[in-house]
Amino acid sequence: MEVGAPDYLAGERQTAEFDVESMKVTWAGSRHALEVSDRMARLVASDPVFRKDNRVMLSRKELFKNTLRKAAHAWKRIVELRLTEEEASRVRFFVDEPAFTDLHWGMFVPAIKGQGTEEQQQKWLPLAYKMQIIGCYAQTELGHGSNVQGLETTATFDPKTDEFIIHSPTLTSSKWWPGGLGKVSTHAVAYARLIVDGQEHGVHGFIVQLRSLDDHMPLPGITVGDIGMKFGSGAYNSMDNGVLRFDNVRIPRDQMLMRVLQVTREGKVIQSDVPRQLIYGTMVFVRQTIVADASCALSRAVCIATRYSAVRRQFGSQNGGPETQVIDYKTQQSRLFPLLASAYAFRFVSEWLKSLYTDVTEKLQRGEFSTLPEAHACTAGLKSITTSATADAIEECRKLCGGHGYLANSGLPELFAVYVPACTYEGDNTVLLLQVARFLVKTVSQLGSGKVPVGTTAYMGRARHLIQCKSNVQSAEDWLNPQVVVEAFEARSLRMSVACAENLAKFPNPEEGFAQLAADLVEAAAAHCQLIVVTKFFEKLQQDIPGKGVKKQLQILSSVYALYILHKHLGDFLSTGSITPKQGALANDQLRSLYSKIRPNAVALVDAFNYTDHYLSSVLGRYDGNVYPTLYEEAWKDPLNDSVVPDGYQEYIRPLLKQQIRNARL
Ligand SMILES: CCCCCCCCCC/C=C\CCC/C=C/C(=O)SCCNC(=O)CCNC(=O)[C@H](O)C(C)(C)COP(=O)(O)OP(=O)(O)OC[C@H]1O[C@@H](n2cnc3c(N)ncnc32)[C@H](O)[C@@H]1OP(=O)(O)O
Ligand SMILES: Cc1cc2nc3c(=O)[nH]c(=O)nc-3n(C[C@H](O)[C@H](O)[C@H](O)COP(=O)(O)OP(=O)(O)OC[C@H]3O[C@@H](n4cnc5c(N)ncnc54)[C@H](O)[C@@H]3O)c2cc1C
Repeated sequence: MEVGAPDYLAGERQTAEFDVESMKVTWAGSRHALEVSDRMARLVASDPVFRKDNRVMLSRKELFKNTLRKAAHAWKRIVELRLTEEEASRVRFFVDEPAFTDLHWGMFVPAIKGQGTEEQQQKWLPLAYKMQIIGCYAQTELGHGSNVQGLETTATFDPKTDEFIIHSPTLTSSKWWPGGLGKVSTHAVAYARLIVDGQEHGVHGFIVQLRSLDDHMPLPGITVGDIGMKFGSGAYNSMDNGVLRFDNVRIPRDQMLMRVLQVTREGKVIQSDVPRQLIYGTMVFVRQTIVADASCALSRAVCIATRYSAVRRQFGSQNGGPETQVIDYKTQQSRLFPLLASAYAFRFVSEWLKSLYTDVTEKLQRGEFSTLPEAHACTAGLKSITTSATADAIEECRKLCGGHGYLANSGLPELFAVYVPACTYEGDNTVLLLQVARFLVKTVSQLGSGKVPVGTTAYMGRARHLIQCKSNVQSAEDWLNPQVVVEAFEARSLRMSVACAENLAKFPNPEEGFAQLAADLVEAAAAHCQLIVVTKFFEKLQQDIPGKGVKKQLQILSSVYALYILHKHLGDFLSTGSITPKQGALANDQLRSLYSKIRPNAVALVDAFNYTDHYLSSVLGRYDGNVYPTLYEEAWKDPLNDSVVPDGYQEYIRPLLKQQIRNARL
């Protein structure tokens, strides 16, 4: 905020019962992370090249060129200022524009790191790190995305020349969707069916050069372009999602990523001791980062809706006094505060997921693979439930802002358009929950075998208790006890998984049973993932959390998150007998009283996200709350207002009006 500028939300900030600066540290993860983030946010906000308030007005070509300009400028600043990897990634975050660089750093580099041999990493990574080559992740095809085993692109080994021939045999085998592919990438990690000596060996990744490093023209045998405009204006259209066809393109044998499976000069296929599923490892990595992205997108929408709800007044004036702030309506609170609590919940579960991922990666380096299935289930499941909830929440925040939420300059329409594909990319959310369900059913089926479930399924080891326990909640206060809440969530989740397993057992063919029961399985998987989020929030509170009143606020938010989920899925809790209707009603009573506790802290709780006005890019979410004059000024900047009488008046409006006058005279 400018020095000396009026703060229309100052009164809201004064009622906060906790130290906002300390909460900023907790949200950022550490004082160091906050400092870096704050510095990079200001660096980006103060640089005119990174202006983004005009994005939705630009044509696709202008938008794309501007994105290239921003990406090049960001890279120049990163090099000039010798920014660390952490600082550079914060710069990209605050530039806040989907670009080919997301896929280069987020998928191409991790694919080589995760699936390449040491030698391959040494050859390719230095080039990628210096951006002397730019890469994308080309897996999905026109005909297949979810079903990776169904991909049709082939990579046939030619022992005569020691090369692979990469080929697109059908229209549906055209690569379709990869970000950065359409217009920018010089290279791709392309996924194709490996064929050696007429035998198929599954889908593997191959580094393929697509464009000349001299003039950017496609290499012989490569057909490549952009797939066209996507949902919304601005939004994801800054990304060149692409189409790619290979016509018998030859690449050297050593460009197959060979950590999982090697093809020798003689055409011998050697499976290493690394599990085949590591070929999917890049997706596991990105799914984990997408959970953190969910907390960012959600907190951004909630920040806008909360500040605006405190500024906006409707009805309720008494004796000529001010009208009621809409944030004081209980309905507004019951729609908004659970989303605020969800933003914090997703933040902490993403912190935990990152540590799980790091731990599993270290184990994989040591040749320990036992935790891989759990890492896959957690990343897939949490990616699914957090992105679905966030997409819904952004739209809810738009509605919470009434009519003004529908204006582009509220920031919410573009945020929704840019965010909503997260429910599809990196795995369709339903398909991913089915993966979690497989994992849960397998865990349940092994319960009798003496195999003790560990990690996030450890609670299933107490199946005997959880299958018949009764919640002893007797008052609304009892719902503030994390143990009580967790037990209700565990009972619900276990009972749903067990019911699925029992129903599955009735089918002679398990795959047929799985297909028939898919809708129930998805619900059981979501229940398990919600339990993880609730548990990790409570576990966060076991840590030392410094700062006056910070822990207290987080306790309130954790209860709000848990009881909101319970209220929303009350049917599950009741039908599984995990709680009684009376206990469900008490949970709702508690929720109401928690909303009242959040109310005086709401604006401070969103200030703790530490977002600059540049990052938020929302008139409604301005830090100073100076909404109306800004809305008014912004309206006049619209190109339609460049002239008082619009283009087209002479051709289309005037003849109409004249026509009416003639008719009236007749
Ligand atoms: C430093 C700067 C950083 C900047 C950071 C910026 C980051 C920004 C990132 C960018 C963000 C957004 C951009 C979006 C880009 C989007 C990219 C994409 O969308 S890429 C394409 C993604 N595609 C998918 O996700 C496809 C989904 N489908 C699948 O994952 C699979 O096909 C699947 C799992 C659905 C089925 O596979 P398959 O049929 O082969 O397997 P089975 O079902 O038979 O299972 C076999 C067995 O394997 C287990 N399994 C499956 N997947 C995995 C895995 N990933 N890991 C481990 N194990 C796995 C499965 O559970 C089975 O186990 P079993 O014990 O046999 O039951
Ligand atoms: C913005 C964006 C960026 C992308 N970037 C990339 C990229 O960089 N690289 C890349 O390789 N790909 C990329 N993709 C592709 C993306 O990964 C796929 O679109 C995604 O994995 C979903 O696959 P699909 O399109 O085949 O959906 P489908 O599988 O065809 O899904 C269609 C419907 O069928 C349902 N369905 C499918 N299978 C099942 C099942 N077994 N059981 C029940 N229901 C099922 C789904 O739930 C969905 O409702 C991107 C996609 C988008 C939208």
